[in-house]
Amino acid sequence: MALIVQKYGGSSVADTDSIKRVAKRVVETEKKGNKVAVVVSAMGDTTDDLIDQALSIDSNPPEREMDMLMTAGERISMSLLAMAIHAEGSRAHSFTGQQAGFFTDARYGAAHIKAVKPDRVKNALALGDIAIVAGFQGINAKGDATTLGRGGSDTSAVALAVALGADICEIYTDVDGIFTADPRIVPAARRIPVIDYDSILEMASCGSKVLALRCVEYAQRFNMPLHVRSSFSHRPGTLVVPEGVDPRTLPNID
Ligand SMILES: Nc1ncnc2c1ncn2[C@@H]1O[C@H](COP(=O)(O)OP(=O)(O)O)[C@@H](O)[C@H]1O
Ligand SMILES: N[C@@H](CC(=O)OP(=O)(O)O)C(=O)O
Repeated sequence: MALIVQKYGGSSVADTDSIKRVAKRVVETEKKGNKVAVVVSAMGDTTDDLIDQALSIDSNPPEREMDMLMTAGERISMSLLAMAIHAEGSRAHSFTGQQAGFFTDARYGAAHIKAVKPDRVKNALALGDIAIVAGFQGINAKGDATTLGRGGSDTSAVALAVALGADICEIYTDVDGIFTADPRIVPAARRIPVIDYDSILEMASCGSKVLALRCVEYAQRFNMPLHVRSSFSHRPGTLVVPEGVDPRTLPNID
């Protein structure tokens, strides 16, 4: 039995039909005999919409209130996904960043993770539940909600995978993995089947926005393998593996 962390980005949970589709995929992974913890982003453009709403009210909103607002997006998707999994006949339990034990520094809007103590997530998994965690958020020493910076759910997923001792962190998106260039802009771009952390970091520093830079650095520091793949297909994606690891030994790659 493997312990798998799956992260679904906003493009994979854009509407309620997509959330139902993701729920099926999560349950499918569980039914194969794995323990599954899921990190979820806000639905579609929710985060941008929340920012626009805030700015239409106050052109210079307090940072604390902005973070309070932005964490709401992931809370909507985590609870809807838990319901969709329940409707599929499996048990799921959702957790905010705070409930999942994500402790950060005080930098609102760009907080850094200081520690992850996912006791409640571990308990849920031990009881046989699927754990759903709101990405992109944590709590500071004052007990206030913080956000990790745009695209921060990737980092949440890797940090959770490390804290749980997961076998792999799967990052689900709307393309079949990491390509030599953005496949939406460069149709001739080729999927990269296996890559190392340094090469991804190089791509990210050259402007490729496929994975958040901090997420890759975190994965490299803790040798956490990543599988970037599409939530819309079962085609193989891109495996990001530590040196010396045979990618064929990783779980759930078919
Ligand atoms: N080198 C690349 N390989 C794959 N996708 C890329 C690359 N560079 C940019 N992208 C873009 O990244 C998008 C996925 O990122 P994003 O929209 O943030 O997804 P999510 O909502 O899943 O977090 C893809 O639709 C693709 O257009
Ligand atoms: N919802 C946040 C966090 C995030 O990581 O989203 P996504 O996984 O959709 O890039 C954002 O839009 O920045």
